[in-house]
Amino acid sequence: MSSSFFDLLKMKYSIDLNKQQKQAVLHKNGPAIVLAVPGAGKTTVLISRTANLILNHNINPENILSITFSKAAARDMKDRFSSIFGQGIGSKANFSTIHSFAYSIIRDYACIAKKSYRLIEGESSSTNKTLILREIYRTVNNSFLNEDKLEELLSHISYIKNMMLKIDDFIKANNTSFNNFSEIYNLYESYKKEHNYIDFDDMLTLSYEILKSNSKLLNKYRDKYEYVQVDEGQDTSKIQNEIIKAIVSPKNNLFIVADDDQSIYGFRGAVPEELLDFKSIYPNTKMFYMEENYRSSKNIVYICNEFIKKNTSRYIKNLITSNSNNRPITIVKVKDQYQQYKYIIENISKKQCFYNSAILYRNNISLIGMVEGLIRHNIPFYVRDSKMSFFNHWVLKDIVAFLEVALEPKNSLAFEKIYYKMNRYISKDSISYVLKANMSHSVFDILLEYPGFQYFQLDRIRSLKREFKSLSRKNPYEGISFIEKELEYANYLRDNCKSLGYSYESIKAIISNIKIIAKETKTIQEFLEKLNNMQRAIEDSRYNKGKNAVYLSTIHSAKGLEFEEIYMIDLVDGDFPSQASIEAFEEGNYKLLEEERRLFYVGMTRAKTVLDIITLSTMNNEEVQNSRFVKELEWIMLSLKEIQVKKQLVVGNEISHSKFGKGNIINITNDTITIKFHKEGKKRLSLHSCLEKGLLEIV
Ligand SMILES: Nc1ncnc2c1ncn2[C@@H]1O[C@H](COP(=O)(O)OP(=O)(O)OP(=O)(O)O)[C@@H](O)[C@H]1O
Repeated sequence: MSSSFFDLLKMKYSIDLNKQQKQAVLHKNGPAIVLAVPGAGKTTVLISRTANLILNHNINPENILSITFSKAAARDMKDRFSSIFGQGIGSKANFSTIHSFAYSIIRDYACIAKKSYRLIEGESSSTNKTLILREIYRTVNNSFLNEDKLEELLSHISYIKNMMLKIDDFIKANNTSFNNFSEIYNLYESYKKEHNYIDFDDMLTLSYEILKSNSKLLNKYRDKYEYVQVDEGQDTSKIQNEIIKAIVSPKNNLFIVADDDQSIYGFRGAVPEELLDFKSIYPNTKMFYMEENYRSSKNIVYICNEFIKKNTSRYIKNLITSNSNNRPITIVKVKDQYQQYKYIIENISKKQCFYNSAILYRNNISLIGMVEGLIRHNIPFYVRDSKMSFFNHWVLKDIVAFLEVALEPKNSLAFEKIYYKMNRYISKDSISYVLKANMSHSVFDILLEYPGFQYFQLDRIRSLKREFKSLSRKNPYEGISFIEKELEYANYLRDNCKSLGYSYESIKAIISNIKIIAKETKTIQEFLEKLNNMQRAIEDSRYNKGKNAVYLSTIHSAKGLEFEEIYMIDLVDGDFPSQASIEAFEEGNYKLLEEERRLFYVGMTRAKTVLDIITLSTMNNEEVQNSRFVKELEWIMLSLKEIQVKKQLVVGNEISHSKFGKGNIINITNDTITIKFHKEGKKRLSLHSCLEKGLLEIV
């Protein structure tokens, strides 16, 4: 029976499942976990097992629930399933995200309990989550909630809900610098409760509460979903695991496919530790391993495997492949971002098929400079997360305000944004005086009339006036450097970033990208127009989805995807791995750094044949360190080379050294090679250092 099933799969799918995949596909009852490496065909196995249950065990497709990580993955899986097994069965099979499954529980309950809940996610609604949070933040903190802080607030709330924490426990365990976080959190929770509002996180907590308190409903779901499958099991959160546990009990027909090495959502409450603990949660679990990678070339697979092995908290797996060697991973070391973009653009523009290439980065800010280059070279691109907070970032707004004052010194509103950010001791009272004045003169002339200033302060204002005059004559790029240094904005940023909740590295990256946009512009006006055009181009890139366009994405959002060529950019220590993970590691907590490594690994394993790892030595003209992960890769690659070269070294054979000329090998140990050179005589050399510097050549 099973062999004809696999023949059918082979015929329809054109994929011949391997032995490990077949074993997993044939699993029927009880808990099972499939631990797989990247590119091992997890999705393929999940779809095939669904078919096996339906076709060979007569399970009604409606009784199988497959939980995917994203809506796109659910759609993709349903499409793939329908294309093989037909629309009939396909339309009945349930592929759903955990959120939409949870929402169906809430809707069922609401109907029974005659309650109504309103979802407050999405920008279209007049009452949406962000508006409510902004209002609460304004009331509590008496200030405006900027985009970055909003992200942080959302992430904290989501983490608490996903980890099933009490607010006090969260505060104790996480040293958050967010102003009055618990007050904001409590107000948000009670506001929602009062109005029967729910957000995405509440879908999970509320559906879990419903299942716990309503046994009739719980049994209905248990009976309905006889078989539950979970894709990307490494990124399910605590609350999600609890919902799944409740539904599958007592039969525990739960089939999870996962790669703990690809768990990258710890900050949102993903708990890969539960995967490691799966057997104690579900006794009699059957374990399946899928270690063959079908995606990447041998060179990439070997290095990725060595790289991820450094993590301590993981299931030990061995990444192997039958794919052949291709171009080795290339580590590209360039001076700055300009050279980085030049390198990528030169490589990409040689090709006709842009859709085969993806540019991946740790932080969204990295796409700004890259997009600037792609636009200038008319290379079509698609940006995965086109909603960019960069264009509303306060640092950009500050820079624009400086330039606006230079352009029009009567612009008191722009001056109000920056007067205290340049270390000129201008008091709040004097600014109130300016704002009340009739703006027929420049802000500086009005300040010079302010009665509260002493002689030396007036002198400072006069020199500030001259400085802004000088700024107005500079091109935007030089102007921004002038703002940073002469107007001391960089000092303000350095001194205040921590208290504002930012790392200096992240601020440096923002300034650096603003300067990249400014670089090719001649006037302030042109710079401001370019900013608008770029914002529009990034938003409009959504129309290039699925077309012949280069794919730009954060690594988080590239999970599950594959491309012929991958360029990983901005690989600088402090950015990737993040500064927070490095600091935690130095204090003895390695968890964050291990997650950063997994993220790096996810990025690398998206590549089929070309993987270029690009690192910089300066950013915004300041020296930066290559990412420690890049250094490790170099080390791994060197060791690999050493192994390969050692295999070719034979005592007695001739060898050539770039400094000492030719000679014969007389001895080889683990780390040294002794050569009798024809001219220089006998020398004992470090094999490692010779290979690192590329000094030896086998004749
Ligand atoms: N038995 C097989 N023979 C040939 N190709 C296969 C086989 N199984 C899977 N593949 C191919 O390997 C590639 C990776 O498969 P898939 O995307 O399902 O892997 P994955 O395990 O979900 O990867 P990741 O976790 O890295 O996203 C796909 O192009 C798929 O078609």
